[in-house]
Amino acid sequence: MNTAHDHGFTRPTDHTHGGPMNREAIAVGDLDADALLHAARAGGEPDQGELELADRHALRRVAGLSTELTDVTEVEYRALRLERVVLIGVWTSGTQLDADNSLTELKQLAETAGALVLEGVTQRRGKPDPATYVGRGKADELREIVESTGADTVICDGELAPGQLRQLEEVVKVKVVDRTALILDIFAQHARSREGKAQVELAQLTYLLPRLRGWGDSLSRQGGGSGGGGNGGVGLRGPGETKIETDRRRINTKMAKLRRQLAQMSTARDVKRDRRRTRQVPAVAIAGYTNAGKSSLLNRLTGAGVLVENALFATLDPTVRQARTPDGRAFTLSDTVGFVRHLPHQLVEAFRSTLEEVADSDLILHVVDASHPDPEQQLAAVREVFADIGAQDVPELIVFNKADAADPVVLKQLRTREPGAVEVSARTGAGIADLIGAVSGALPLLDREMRVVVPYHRGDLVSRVHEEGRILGEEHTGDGTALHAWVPQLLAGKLEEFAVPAG
Ligand SMILES: Nc1nc2c(ncn2[C@@H]2O[C@H](COP(=O)(O)OP(=O)(O)OP(=O)(O)O)[C@@H](O)[C@H]2O)c(=O)[nH]1
Ligand SMILES: [Mg+2]
Repeated sequence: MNTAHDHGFTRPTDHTHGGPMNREAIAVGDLDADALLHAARAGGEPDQGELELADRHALRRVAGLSTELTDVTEVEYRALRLERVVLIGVWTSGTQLDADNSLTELKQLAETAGALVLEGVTQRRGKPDPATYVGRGKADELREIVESTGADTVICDGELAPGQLRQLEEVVKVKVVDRTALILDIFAQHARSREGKAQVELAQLTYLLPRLRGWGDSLSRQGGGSGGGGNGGVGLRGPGETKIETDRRRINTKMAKLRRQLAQMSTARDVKRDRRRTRQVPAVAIAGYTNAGKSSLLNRLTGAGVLVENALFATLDPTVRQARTPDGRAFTLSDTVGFVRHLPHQLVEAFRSTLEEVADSDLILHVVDASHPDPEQQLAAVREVFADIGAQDVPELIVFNKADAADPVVLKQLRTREPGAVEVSARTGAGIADLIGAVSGALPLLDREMRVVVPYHRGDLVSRVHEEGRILGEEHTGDGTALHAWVPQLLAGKLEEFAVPAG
């Protein structure tokens, strides 16, 4: 059944230490109440979430469904925190190093979800086994590893068919989850805003729907993970089909409701975005692979106290900050959810409206972690998502971050490959001045220099000049407020009638 391609397990080094304890957590900036409120307001959503790190780790996902159904989702999506896991990857193409990198990323994902990684193994095969993902013989070996390490969960590095999950569970006798479920779990733990939570829940239900099974024929159904046996039988089969049908109907109803809610929320956001549009303040989106340093960069550029964490998907809710070029032109800078290789399509769908903000921006700062073992693969994975969300035509400025930690040889290769890129370190501040220069150069020149005398009864216009423009001179005269300023085009139109000649 599994002969030619089974070359045995390899055990990459560096998958066994670490765990929930060693994650680095720093919230940059002032953490006083004012700052929190400010952050919440400027972010546009009533979420103070980005800064509430301790709170986040204490959170437990609430499925928010009816009592009966809560059971189903709770079992399927029980938070992986504090679970003891063994990782398994099937390596079908590429080099051993690629396979190891992939498993290292799976380890980071597992740790971000709160699991303790006990062991990581890969198997080389032409393709995953249709029944048990790894070959049957290897599945038996995997059970031995599970037993000897005392693991209660196996995480597979891919998206498995519902049947594969079940059959592998039957062999290894503990709960088996795949990479997609793991990523969904992290998103569920990290989502804070109402919209973020609804998006994640929709993605989870989409994932869950084809995986509903009757009670009793699988270990994961029994809420255990450590239990044995589980081969069904009359007394153990539980409510069976009827229950599944009811669950399925409820899930569909719940999904329809979530879609309606999300549609309403995205309309509200479009309105906000339109307002920004009509003000003609260019929008710059910071995007890139998860953990590349996007939030660090936003903090470095604007002093925003956004949560920075050495964990994957620290940021889920977009944060928008006002910023100015050195010559005073206003623009918005937004931080958003990070991408990952094979981002589950359920998530891309659910987060589409959030991701479309990236597609809708005037400039993308594509942040790449230059100290990562394989920055080029990250770059390619992110561009794939750009194409998926219709952002491929937005001007892109590549930012190689973590230059302080990167290998100079790798940096040199990257420089050759992406000649227009800027190298920075959000940590040390190196290269930030160059980056600011590059951003100003790439931003559309929308502002106009104006001299006006605004009558005193049009204080509203004066405030707008203060808010949206850059004042070069201001004086109170007999006829009104004399202003010399750079202002966005739209406001310039409104000021036209009060224009006065220079001098
Ligand atoms: N050495 C070094 N580390 C950095 C630099 N910038 C960020 N980091 C670290 O990289 C980790 C991730 O930083 P974040 O800013 O949270 O990354 P992110 O891209 O916002 O990540 P997500 O929101 O999780 O997608 C943190 O541990 C940072 O301290 C840098 O220039 N040099
Ligand atoms: Mg972030």
